[in-house]
Amino acid sequence: MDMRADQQYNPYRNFSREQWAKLRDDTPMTLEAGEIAALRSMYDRLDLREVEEIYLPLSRLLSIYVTATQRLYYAQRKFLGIEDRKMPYIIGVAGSVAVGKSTTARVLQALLARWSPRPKVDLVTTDGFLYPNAVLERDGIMQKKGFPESYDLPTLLQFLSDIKAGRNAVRAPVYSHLTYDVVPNKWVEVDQPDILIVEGVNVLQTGRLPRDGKAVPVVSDFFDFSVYIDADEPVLRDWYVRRFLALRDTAFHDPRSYFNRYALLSDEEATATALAIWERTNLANLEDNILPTRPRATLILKKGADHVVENVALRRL
Ligand SMILES: Nc1ncnc2c1ncn2[C@@H]1O[C@H](COP(=O)(O)OP(=O)(O)O)[C@@H](O)[C@H]1O
Ligand SMILES: CC(C)(COP(=O)(O)O)[C@@H](O)C(=O)NCCC(=O)O
Repeated sequence: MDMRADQQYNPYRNFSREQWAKLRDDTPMTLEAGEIAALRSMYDRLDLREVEEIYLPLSRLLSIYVTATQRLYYAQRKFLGIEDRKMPYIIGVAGSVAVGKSTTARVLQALLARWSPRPKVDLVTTDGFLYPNAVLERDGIMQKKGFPESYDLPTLLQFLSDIKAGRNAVRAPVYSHLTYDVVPNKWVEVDQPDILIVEGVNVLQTGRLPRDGKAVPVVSDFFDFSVYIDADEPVLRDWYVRRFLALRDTAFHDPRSYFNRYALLSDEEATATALAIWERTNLANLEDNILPTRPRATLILKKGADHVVENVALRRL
């Protein structure tokens, strides 16, 4: 069949920032300027306007999706004639290192938690499921931190399965950016949330499919909705380097910082170090393992060089 390019099915509807902003409709603003500033990560841009024009329409969309999913869930229970507990709604937040995933995840958590009636909204980051540095060093993959092989995927899948099964007090390990390692004997407890946000570079990855036909779950099997935060590579590299320079002047001065040895580097030296880490680890990971997952997201938020979202793409149902 002759399929002309303009006839090809596009799984996404695309919106300019202005078109998307109108979809806020009458969703009320529930955050104050001070609260927004507290949600922002270093070198991210998040202000009242960004929340109003990008995140309130998304909050409205999510409230519609959550309600519809709950209805479907209850309908299935009715069909099966079973009594079951509530099913947590799980949202994945994916994208490159330094794109601002943590800020987006925190602002979503804050907005969704203020819906009425107030849902319990928890947030976990997948860095807690990285193997400890001792294991990465033993396996010679310390420079592949963030790559699929650096994560304890079975433990992450078990965690998500426990949450979906409605277990209480499910524990997730915790990562420290300061020590650059998983924190021994420390966990966050996730206790039957209505909504769970799972943020990390790897959340839309599928892994290799087995030939024996056995079902192998992937992280996104547990997601009801996913957001991919996107920006062009030169922009990401610039943000990564700027953040590295800012951390050099702040966090790296802490003697416990893994990067303490970089605290006294000149601007030129620090820039060269950041660029080397970017190229060797984060860019390679972006190209090989993160960008290929973008077409799986429910929603893509594309940021411009000034950190603000310029375009939005929503997957058709
Ligand atoms: N070496 C570091 N020391 C302290 N904080 C860091 C360091 N590297 C990253 N961070 C912080 O960790 C968080 C997660 O960063 P990252 O994984 O790059 O994701 P994103 O920028 O998409 O949120 C950010 O808030 C960032 O500012
Ligand atoms: C810890 C990370 C892999 C991010 O993990 P995530 O929370 O996305 O699972 C990343 O922040 C990181 O440290 N990358 C390694 C290279 C670097 O130091 O930038």
